[in-house]
Amino acid sequence: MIPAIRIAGVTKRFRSLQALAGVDLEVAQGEFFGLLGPNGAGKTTLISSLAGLARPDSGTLEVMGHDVVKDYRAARLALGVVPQELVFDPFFSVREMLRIQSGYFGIRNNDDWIDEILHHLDLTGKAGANMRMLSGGMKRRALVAQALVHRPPVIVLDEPTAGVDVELRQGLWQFIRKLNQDGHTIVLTTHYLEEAETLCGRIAMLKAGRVVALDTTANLLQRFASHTLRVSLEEAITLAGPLAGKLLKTEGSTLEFGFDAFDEVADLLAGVRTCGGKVVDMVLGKPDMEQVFVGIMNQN
Ligand SMILES: Nc1ncnc2c1ncn2[C@@H]1O[C@H](COP(=O)(O)OP(=O)(O)OP(=O)(O)O)[C@@H](O)[C@H]1O
Repeated sequence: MIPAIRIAGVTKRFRSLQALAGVDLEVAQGEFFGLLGPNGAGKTTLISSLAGLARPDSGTLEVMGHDVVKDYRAARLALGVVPQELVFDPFFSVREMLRIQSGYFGIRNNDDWIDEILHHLDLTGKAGANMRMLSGGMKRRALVAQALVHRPPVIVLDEPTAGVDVELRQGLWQFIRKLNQDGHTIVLTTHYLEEAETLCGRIAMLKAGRVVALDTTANLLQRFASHTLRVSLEEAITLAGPLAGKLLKTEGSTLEFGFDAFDEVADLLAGVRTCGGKVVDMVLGKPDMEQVFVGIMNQN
C-alpha cells in the first residue's frame, strides 16, 4: 500500500536559519501520527511544505503517492490541513466559507456533508454567523470544518486545540478519532503532550529541523520514561549509594526518583530514611510523554 505521506530528504532554509535540515518520514494509511517538537522545531514549515504552501530547497514530499510539487492538484485534494493560525475571510458566514471551499475543490451540492461536519463540530447553531463574530475556539472548529469539506483521506492538524476549552477539545477529539476509525490518516502537532500520548499510535519528535525520535508511543514511553516517586522531606539530605543513581531531580528538600517496578518503592523509602530523610509528603507518577519529550530534547 502506498504511504499516506512520504517525506524524503526535505530541507528548507530561511536566510541563515535552517528550518528543516533533512527530514525523512513516512506515515502509513490509517495511522494516527503525532509530530511533536519545541517552538521553532520546524513542524509548521514541514506541514506548509506538505500543503504546497512553502517550497522546500531540496527533497520530495508526497501525499497518497502524489508529489506535492509535480502533481500539486491531486496531492492537495488528498490533504486537509487545519492551520495553526486563525486565518479566515471575515465577510463570510461559516456556511458560505464552507461552500466556497467546496467550490475551490470543484465540489457542488455539498450541503449534506457540510451539515454533518457542522453537527460533529457543534457548530450547527453558528452556520449563519459571520466568521468574525465567532469566539477563538469556534473559529478554530470552523477551520477544522474547512479542512474536511472535500473529505480528504489525509488530515493534518497543526495545534488544533490551542485556545479550545476542555469540553470542546474532547468533542473535537471524539470526532477526529471517528474520522481515523473510518480510515482517514491523521497527523497531529500539539504542545499538549498528554493529548499526543492518548491519541497517537506513533510519534516523531522534531528538533531544530531534524527528526530526533520516531517510534510507537508505547515504545517511546517504555524506553524514555519511568514511574516516579516524589518525596518532600522535612529537610534536605545528601544521598548515598544506589539511591543517588535513581534520582531524577531535586527541588530544595523535594526529591524525585525514577523506578520501573512497584516493589522498588519500599527500597527507595528505606534508603531515604537511612540517609536521615523524614518524609512529609509523597506522590507517585506514571511514565508520561512529557518525561519522554524532555529526555529526548535534552539528549539531542
Ligand atoms: N516565513 C519565514 N521566514 C523566516 N523564518 C521563518 C519563516 N517561517 C518559519 N521560520 C522560522 O523557521 C523555524 C521553524 O519554524 P516553524 O514555524 O516551522 O516551527 P514550529 O515547530 O511549527 O514551531 P511552533 O511550535 O512554535 O509552532 C523557526 O525558527 C521560525 O522562526
